[in-house]
Amino acid sequence: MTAVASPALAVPTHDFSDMQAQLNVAAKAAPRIFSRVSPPHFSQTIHRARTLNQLRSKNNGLEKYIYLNGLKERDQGLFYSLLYENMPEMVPILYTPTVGDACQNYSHIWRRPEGLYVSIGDKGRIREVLSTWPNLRDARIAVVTDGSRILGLGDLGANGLPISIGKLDLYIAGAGIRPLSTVPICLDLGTNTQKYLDDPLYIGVRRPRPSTEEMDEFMEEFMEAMTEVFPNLLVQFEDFSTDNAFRYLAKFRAQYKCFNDDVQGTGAVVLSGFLNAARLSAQASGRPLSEQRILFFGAGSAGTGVAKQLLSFFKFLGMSEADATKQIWTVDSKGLITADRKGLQEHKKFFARTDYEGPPLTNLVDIINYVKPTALLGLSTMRNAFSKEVIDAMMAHNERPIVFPLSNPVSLSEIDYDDAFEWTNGKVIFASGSPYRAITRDSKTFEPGQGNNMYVFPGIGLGALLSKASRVTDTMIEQASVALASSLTKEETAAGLVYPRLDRIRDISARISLAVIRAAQNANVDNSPALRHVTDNTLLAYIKEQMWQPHATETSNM
Ligand SMILES: NC(=O)C1=CN([C@@H]2O[C@H](COP(=O)(O)OP(=O)(O)OC[C@H]3O[C@@H](n4cnc5c(N)ncnc54)[C@H](O)[C@@H]3O)[C@@H](O)[C@H]2O)C=CC1
Ligand SMILES: CC(=O)C(=O)O
Ligand SMILES: [Mg+2]
Repeated sequence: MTAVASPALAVPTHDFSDMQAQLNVAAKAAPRIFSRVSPPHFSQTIHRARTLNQLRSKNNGLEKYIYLNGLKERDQGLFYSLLYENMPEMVPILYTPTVGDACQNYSHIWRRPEGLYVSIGDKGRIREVLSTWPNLRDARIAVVTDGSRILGLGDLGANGLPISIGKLDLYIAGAGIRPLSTVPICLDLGTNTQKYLDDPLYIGVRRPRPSTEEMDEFMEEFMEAMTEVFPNLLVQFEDFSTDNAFRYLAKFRAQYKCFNDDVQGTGAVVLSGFLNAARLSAQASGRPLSEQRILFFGAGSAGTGVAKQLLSFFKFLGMSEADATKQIWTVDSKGLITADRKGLQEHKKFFARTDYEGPPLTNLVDIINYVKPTALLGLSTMRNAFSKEVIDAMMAHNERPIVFPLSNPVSLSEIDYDDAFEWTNGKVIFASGSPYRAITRDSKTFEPGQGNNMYVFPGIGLGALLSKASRVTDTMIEQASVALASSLTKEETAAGLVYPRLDRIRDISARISLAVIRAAQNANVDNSPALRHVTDNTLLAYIKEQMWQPHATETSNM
């Protein structure tokens, strides 16, 4: 392929277990053929161990990513069953942080078509291009990126496809969506990153990004064509640059079944972790939720999405909008955002402070000393921005500060868990966008949380699909968040976790999905009337039954 010239392509259709079955039939008829192609004492159990062994023998994350990618092509059933059973080990390879390396190097490690590229040159015939997708009738969920802001790594152009693939792997493993139902899409619209334009191996179209007007025309045609070609599809927008993330969400959400993961998914997941963190901090301080003071370091699509989600929840608790807004401060690259700042971008205006009158506050320690936040949330892409001085300032005002460095991948995290732990003597209530290892002190284990939208989007998607929702409403997102917050087991609560453990993801996705279905029903956007008349327990069991099992016979309707 060139991904560009041949726009659409192709999910792996080879399933080694099917091949094995065929070979077994062949072996009965002609044993000598079988003995040549497969070891006579082949054992699936030993092969699983062998595969994990091969994976673990690779020296670095990117090698592991390439290995797993090859495994998915060779034996999809084995790939997903290993992923499902080894989430804490494999998710950091297929998703953040290693998927960031895979994206940055994608043109160099590319081996085969594995998603759908729609190019700017396809404008005027996007419907035709989408129709080349091999599994049209099965398609249920698409993750669509334009590669313009992949994690915190910037404009990676057509190299962004692995982020769509990684998110969909989480849908499959985490919510039991069938692989055939997923459509990873990268819109190949050019890139403004010169390094890629100069790279002879670059996989995308070699041109700068289009003007806003041209991009808007493209997106309108794209969304219309998507609905015609894939009538049952839910679209998850992923990693669009800030302005476009907000603009296309606002433009399309009332018309199409879609949501923006970075704005809404992140809002939901961080609200959930924050609620559990606020409960833990209240045990030390007695401070009620309504007195939390939240400082956002980074006010882009994710920071603003989270701030709006918190605001909406405070209002749900009965606070007035004015009172709730007063609990939130935002900071961008120019410092504390105040309403008197000239040329403030539209999305920053809502939380701009009107109650600060001094000279611009640009230093984070000064800002903390002024705001006295109980929670510091990083969505800035600024590696190590939460220095020892910053953490000392947080400790000066809090017995147990909430510190969430949420930027991805790890190389852009505002603070590492080790540092946060040491500098607070283990008092920090911590969650990060990318995973960190637990710390053991005096035989006690301290587990960092992972505040990543991966906890919610699989359940949001599953709930939207099962309820046949025509739209994704704010209440569906909010209820997903509340369901996640209340999904901690007694043991997880006792261990001081703010998010559940990842190996329970299917149970969590089922609970989130239940909450999303009920919210869709309450908003009258559902089209699955039978689900309205069953109890929550029955519905939960039904949701779990619908989940695709790796290696299982394909009976799911997803
Ligand atoms: N944990 C999670 O689930 C998610 C994490 N993210 C991460 O959040 C980060 C930001 O993503 P977006 O909001 O979409 O990006 P963005 O580009 O829209 O926003 C970045 C923000 O950081 C601010 N910033 C940049 N340099 C700064 C500095 N020196 N001091 C203070 N603020 C500074 C910018 O002014 C801007 O407001 C990325 O690393 C992304 O991977 C995004 C979505 C989900
Ligand atoms: C997690 C995610 O969606 C991001 O970092 O963009
Ligand atoms: Mg994202």
